[in-house]
Amino acid sequence: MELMCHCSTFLLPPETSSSSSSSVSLAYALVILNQNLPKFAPLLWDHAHTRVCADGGANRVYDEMPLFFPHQNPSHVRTRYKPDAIKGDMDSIRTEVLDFYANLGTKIIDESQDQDTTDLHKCVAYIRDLIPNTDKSELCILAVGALGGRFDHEIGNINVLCRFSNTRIILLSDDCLIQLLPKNYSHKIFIQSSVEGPHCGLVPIGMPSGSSTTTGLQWDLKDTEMRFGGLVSTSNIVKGDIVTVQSDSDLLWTISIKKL
Ligand SMILES: Nc1ncnc2c1ncn2[C@@H]1O[C@H](COP(=O)(O)OP(=O)(O)OP(=O)(O)O)[C@@H](O)[C@H]1O
Ligand SMILES: Cc1ncc(C[n+]2csc(CCO)c2C)c(N)n1
Repeated sequence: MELMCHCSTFLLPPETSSSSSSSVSLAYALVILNQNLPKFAPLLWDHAHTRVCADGGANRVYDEMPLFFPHQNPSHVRTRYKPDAIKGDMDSIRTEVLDFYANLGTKIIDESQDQDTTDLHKCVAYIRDLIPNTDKSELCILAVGALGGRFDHEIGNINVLCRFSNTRIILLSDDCLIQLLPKNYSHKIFIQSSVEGPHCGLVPIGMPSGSSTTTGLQWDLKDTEMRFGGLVSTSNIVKGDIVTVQSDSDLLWTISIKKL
């Protein structure tokens, strides 16, 4: 079975992330959703080659990026942190924000006619279409502001992981991250213990999983069945630098992010 490696080096400063022990080399794209920016937003911005705001996410970049740099002129900060694109149904972005970024050359994509997919879905589809097919396996989309808010939005965001299960997407808040571990791969997760862990979880999504096996956790699964209404692995603990996971179903992997 093919191996898929994972490593949260995007949470490390650029100089340390490139010398990480894992051999995962990915091209990051950042999606900013409409919630408070996490404290590591400027760091993720620097790691990413493409930055897209989902509708009201643009208000957050406009209002909150200058707060990370209190000694700098807010309009200089806003010019430096210019999104490549703003996409969504445009019912949350303020006109002054839209005009500001449109004048700087940000691409504005109004899809107000589509009321059946979320703004995150629209942004993921946009980013996937930018990348040539040959490079799609190296793409990793980081979505900030995805968790810890309205439960319908959180579930909608998790549903995007399932709808684009062959794309690496990581949902982030200040407190944790969530990603999908697709079946048909064996997964090797390199834990960045300076910034993440030890609390973690593995949860089947959409259907029961007949058999999951892990190493590196306090409560390892050994050919274990998981289902909602039965056993799911929450409040688990990472024990070492590497966690391995193999399952006959897609699983959600979540790990806490440390408060520095
Ligand atoms: N409270 C929240 N919790 C989690 N994700 C959120 C939250 N608010 C917004 N998002 C994410 O940010 C995206 C853009 O947010 P925005 O408020 O512009 O969406 P919206 O479509 O106007 O939402 P709605 O009309 O349902 O309030 C959403 O599609 C969602 O993915
Ligand atoms: C069955 C069903 N439930 C809810 C919505 C509403 N909805 C889902 S995504 C979206 C866009 C949000 O920016 C909206 C309004 C729908 N269309 N179909």
